[in-house]
Amino acid sequence: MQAILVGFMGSGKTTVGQLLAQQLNVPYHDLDDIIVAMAGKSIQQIFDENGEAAFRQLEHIALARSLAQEGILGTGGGTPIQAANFSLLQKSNVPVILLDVLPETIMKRLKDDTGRPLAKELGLSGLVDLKSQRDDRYEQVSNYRIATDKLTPIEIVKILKRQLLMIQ
Ligand SMILES: Nc1ncnc2c1ncn2[C@@H]1O[C@H](COP(=O)(O)OP(=O)(O)O)[C@@H](O)[C@H]1O
Ligand SMILES: O=C(O)C1=C[C@@H](OP(=O)(O)O)[C@@H](O)[C@H](O)C1
Ligand SMILES: [Mg+2]
Repeated sequence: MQAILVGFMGSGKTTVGQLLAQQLNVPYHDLDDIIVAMAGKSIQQIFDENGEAAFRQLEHIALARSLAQEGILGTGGGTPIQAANFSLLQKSNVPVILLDVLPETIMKRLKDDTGRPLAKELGLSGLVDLKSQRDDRYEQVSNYRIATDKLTPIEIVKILKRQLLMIQ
C-alpha cells in the first residue's frame, strides 16, 4: 500500500481514497467492499444476520490480506479500534492518514445514509459519544491528520498528495 486512510464514518475515507488512487493511477481498495465480497451480503445484512462481532472478524481478515496489496486502502471507521488491527496498521510501514471530521459535519454528510448500521442504531448523540471514544486511537495510529470539514474531496487529495511526497 502507498497510503491507508482512517477516520470516523462520514470523514470521507471512501470518497477521498478513490479520488486519490485515481489521481496517482494506483488501485483503490475499500475494506467494506472487500468484506461485502467475502460475505456475499451487505454490511447491514452482516450486522443483522451475524452480528457486529462476525463483521469485526471479517474486517480483520480483510485488513490483513489488503496490506500486501499495491495502492490506497480506505478502512472502515471501526477498523483501527480493534487492538489486532491497530497493531497491523502500526507495523505496516505505510503512511496512515487520519481524515478528521466534526460531529455536525458527520450528521450533514450521513443524514440520508442507510448503509451504516451503527449510525442507524446510535443516532446523533450516540455517534458523537462513539467518536469521542475512538478519537485517541485514530490520533495514535496515524502519521498525519487532516480536518476535512471545510474542504472538498479535491482539495483534500491535493493536500494529501503533497503530504505523501514529503513522508515517502
Ligand atoms: N470533503 C467532503 N465534503 C463534502 N462531502 C463529503 C466530503 N467527503 C465525503 N463527503 C460525502 O460524505 C458522505 C460519506 O463519505 P464516505 O466517503 O462514504 O465516508 P467514509 O468512507 O469515511 O464513511 C458521502 O456522501 C460523500 O459524498
Ligand atoms: O465505524 C464503524 O464501526 C463502521 C464504519 C463503516 O465504514 P465507513 O467508516 O466507511 O462508514 C463500516 O465499516 C461499518 O458500518 C462499521
Ligand atoms: Mg467508507
